[in-house]
Amino acid sequence: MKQDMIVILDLGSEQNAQIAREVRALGVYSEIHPHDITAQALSALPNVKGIILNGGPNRVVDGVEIDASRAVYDSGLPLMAVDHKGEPDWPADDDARRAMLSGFVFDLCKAQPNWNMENFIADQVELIRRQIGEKKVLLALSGGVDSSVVAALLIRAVGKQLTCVHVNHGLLRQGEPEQVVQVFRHQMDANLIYVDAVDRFLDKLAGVADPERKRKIIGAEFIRVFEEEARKLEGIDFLAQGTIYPDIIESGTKTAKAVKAHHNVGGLPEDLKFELVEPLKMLFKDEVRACGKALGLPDAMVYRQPFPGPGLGVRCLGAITRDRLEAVRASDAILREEFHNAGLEGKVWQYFTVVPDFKSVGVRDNKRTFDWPVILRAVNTVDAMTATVEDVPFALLQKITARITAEVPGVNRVLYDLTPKPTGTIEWE
Ligand SMILES: Nc1ncnc2c1ncn2[C@@H]1O[C@H](COP(=O)(O)OP(=O)(O)OP(=O)(O)O)[C@@H](O)[C@H]1O
Repeated sequence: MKQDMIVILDLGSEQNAQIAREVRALGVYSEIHPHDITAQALSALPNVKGIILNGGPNRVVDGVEIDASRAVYDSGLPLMAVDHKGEPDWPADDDARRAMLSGFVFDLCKAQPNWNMENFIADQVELIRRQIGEKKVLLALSGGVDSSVVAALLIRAVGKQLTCVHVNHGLLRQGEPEQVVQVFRHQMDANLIYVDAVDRFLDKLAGVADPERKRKIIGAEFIRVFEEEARKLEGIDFLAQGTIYPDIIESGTKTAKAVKAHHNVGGLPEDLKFELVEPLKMLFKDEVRACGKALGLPDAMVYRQPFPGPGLGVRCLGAITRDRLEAVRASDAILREEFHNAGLEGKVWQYFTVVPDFKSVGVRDNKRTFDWPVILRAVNTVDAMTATVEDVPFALLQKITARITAEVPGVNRVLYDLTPKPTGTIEWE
């Protein structure tokens, strides 16, 4: 790593990630480390130019106020401490914060603003080549942002030493499996194994109505399919994963409250343990997207809206049937197309359709129908903890309704979910 770095020490603040992002926004790389970092760990970090002691409400642990280790004060590096009696001492105003950070980072620490995607990619390519050498690496490629960007980075670094496995479990959105094949096999010339596991997943899920059981079955079956593919391959030493910085921050530093185990391909059996390659583990989501764009991935992949791990399976409510699953997929495609045409893509955080497992009476061509409703959902959120409902123009809702009832077989009604979170969650299952 050639870039200068500012270290943020977590002294119980809830704003570590935000400060790290704000420093990076100034063009200077930053990392968050625990408050009791050792002299050895600190000196192992490359090009550290200064340290921010970021205190906050969690600074008192078991009745004792925590402090940075001696090593930090002895390091001789410029320090900035930002809390006062356990209260964070940051200016609330964005410009004032930026001015304060910029004064510290540039005037005091003399850091160079050389954090950018070109340098990041060049560094990672070098590190990946050093780690992998002539050996082989495997990646489960969902087509989602994180694993796609990892794939693109590894293709740049080690080309055909990478094998990607894409599992089509039948729960992906319209066009997604095709896009994975098109982009990675045809455009990027990658080794891609495409596994058609649609029947396998849907057979396993038949008759299962409980959402938790559905999720478990999908997760377990995914591990099984991936494991089978991995066993067919010879001489693989490494497994690449799309771990990103929030996964690591959320799994907890010493004072962080929230602990969320990230759920990448961790469930593989003991004899299939690989050494991990995680080139994005220091990037925030927007940086992952910028990296993907710089590596030439299409916008549709890089700016894709969040999608649940179990895919459309949790939007086909209750026990999944193939025809109702197709109704979810087709209506979702129409909703996305109409939001795109209306310029709402990228403006609304997440939008999708849900098909419940009940029917209602309707009428079509003077005949009685008994068909499913489609529920539309469009929400905005900053942190996914709370969400508000998008104020979609009524004319657009009418247009989407007309298209779905005309084009999607088995559907005779369209509803718009007006519920914010709380009380509704973003997804229905
Ligand atoms: N259908 C699939 N085919 C291959 N790999 C998959 C598939 N679904 C999930 N994975 C693997 O499991 C990881 C975690 O999946 P999850 O659905 O939780 O997405 P994520 O953490 O948002 O990552 P991504 O953005 O890559 O989808 C993915 O990064 C990918 O490596």
